[in-house]
Order: sequence, then structure tokens, then C-alpha cells
Amino acid sequence: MSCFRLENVSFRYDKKPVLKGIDLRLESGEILGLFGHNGAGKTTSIKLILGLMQPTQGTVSVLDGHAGDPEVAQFIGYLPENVMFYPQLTGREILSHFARLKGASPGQVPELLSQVGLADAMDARTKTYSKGMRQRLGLAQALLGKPKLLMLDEPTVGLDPVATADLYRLLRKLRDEGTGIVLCSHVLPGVEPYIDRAAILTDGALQAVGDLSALRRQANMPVTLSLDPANSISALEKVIDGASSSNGLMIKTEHGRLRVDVQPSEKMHLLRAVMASGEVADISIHQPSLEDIYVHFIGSGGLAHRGGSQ
Ligand SMILES: Nc1ncnc2c1ncn2[C@@H]1O[C@H](COP(=O)(O)OP(=O)(O)OP(=O)(O)O)[C@@H](O)[C@H]1O
Repeated sequence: MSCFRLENVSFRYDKKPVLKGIDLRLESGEILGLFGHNGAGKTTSIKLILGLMQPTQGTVSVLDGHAGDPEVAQFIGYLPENVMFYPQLTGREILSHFARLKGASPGQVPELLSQVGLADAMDARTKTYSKGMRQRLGLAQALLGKPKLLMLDEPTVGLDPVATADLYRLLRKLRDEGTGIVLCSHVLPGVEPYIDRAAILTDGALQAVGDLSALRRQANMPVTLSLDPANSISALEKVIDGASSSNGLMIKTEHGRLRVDVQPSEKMHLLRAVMASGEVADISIHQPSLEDIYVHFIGSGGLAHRGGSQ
């Protein structure tokens, strides 16, 4: 089942274009990372999928129905960016309240609270919770009723590294059970192994969508080889100079090793030449990470983008 489909979706606040011709889909059993700078349009995209707003142009379908329909909404879990709870109520009371509102079984409440690591704190008032504990309660709220589509806006805000890793592991388990998950964030470190595809949004337009290898192909960024010379740096450098057509090839010496940035299309040719020369003792290869790719697509205007137009 398709969790959602955005087809040629645009959205304006008054006259201000916020989303521009977005095509994006999510299937069941998939985790999509939706990344972009502040003001890129991530939350607006989520609001359209929740049916809280209508697109100015294009169509949004959710769980094979219409965004916002009550029969669709009951299968959606949503963690908003800033979670707030009644401070005088306990975690258990708050979650029971949300379970009633959502028509979910109250029997789920203790189990969900344990799942997010709040077993010992479920009977404490939320005014005593830390930021990370409130965020976990928000996550438990989003998981009520076993949603088919789970949308999380900045879920790692306030979580320490161990809690963040726990969250990602939990999401992977839900994904394996068939839930479609959108993870909206501008925090990229650590997320790469846990997502199936990434969508990179800049100023309301999708710059790139795909799994890591597809994004690497689209970005066509250089691969970095780190080479330990077998004999001397100069002999190894000579081999590299001779083998490359030198288009965009960058060579630097670092701590007695050579660091070579090579275009993906030239990588194998260069590696074969270096291996055949006998001038290399060891090689390590660094492919562009999700963060490198994100910075590439956000472009040199990154700093200007980051404030959005807020
Ligand atoms: N209620 C509103 N009225 C007018 N403009 C708005 C409103 N809400 C958001 N915007 C504008 O829409 C654009 C997209 O905002 P959105 O909240 O979708 O971005 P975001 O990617 O979620 O950003 P962040 O990472 O900062 O949460 C921004 O330029 C923002 O100023």
C-alpha cells in the first residue's frame, strides 16, 4: 500500500510560494528522511499529508484515500516539532487521554511507555520530565493505535545520543513490521544507516530523492582515496599523475599519505593503475556521506538558506 503520494504539489501562504511542484511518495515498510534547512517546507509538507491544509495545486493521497479523511487519519501517527503536555498530569494519564481521543486501546498505554523508556516515570507528573522525556512521551503518543503511517518532525530534538540510537532502532523495527515512516530533520549525523531513502528540500523545491547510492550518482561528487606509499610519496604521485586525465583531480599530502579526490567515473581506472604500479602499501576509500551530499545539494548558499525567509 502507498502511504502517501504528493503529485505536483505546490502551496502558498498568501502570495508566498512555500512548496513548488513537489512529487514525492512513501510506500509501506519504508523510512524516508525528509531533510532541509530551516524554512525549506518540511513541516508544510507534513501538514498537507495530515490534511490540515489543502495544496494550492496538485494532489495529495494518503493510505489510498484523501488527506484529512477521518478513516485515513486514524491510521496516522504524528509527532509535532514542539511537544507540549499538561504539566499536572502523569505520562500515563496523558497517554490514556490521547488513546481515548484516537480510539486506541487503553491497554496499549503501559506497553508503549515502556517501549519509549518511560516505564519508571509513567506515574510522575510531566512537569518533572526532562525535555528528552517529554519528547519520548510525544513519540509514544504518535505510536498509539499502531499507525500505518508515522510522521516525525525533528524527533531527535532533546534526545541524548543513546536515546537517539534507541529511537532509530525502534523505527527500524516498526518499518520491518510494515509501517511507513517519515523522519523530518535538519540533524543528519547518525541517521544515514536507518533510512531507506532521503529527500532533500531547498526553498520549497525537491533537489534530490533516492537511496544513498542514487543520491551519490545524482551528486556525482568526488570519491576520496587515501593512499599509503610503498616506497615514496613522489613515486606514488608520479603514478597518479600518469594515470589520470586530471579532470578535477585533487592531490594533497597529509601525514605521509596522499589524499586524492577523484571523479567516480575515473576511480576504477586510477585504482587499477595504482595497484599495478607496486607503489602503494594501503588504500582507504571515502564515499560521500549523506551529510556531504546534503551540503552539496543545499549549495554554496547554505548559510543564506538556513534562516529560510522567516
Ligand atoms: N502560518 C504561516 N504563515 C506564513 N508563512 C508561513 C507559515 N508557516 C510557515 N510559513 C513559511 O513557510 C516556509 C516553510 O516553513 P516550514 O515550517 O514548512 O519549514 P520547515 O522546513 O519545517 O522549517 P524548520 O526546520 O525551521 O521547522 C517558511 O518560509 C515559513 O516562514
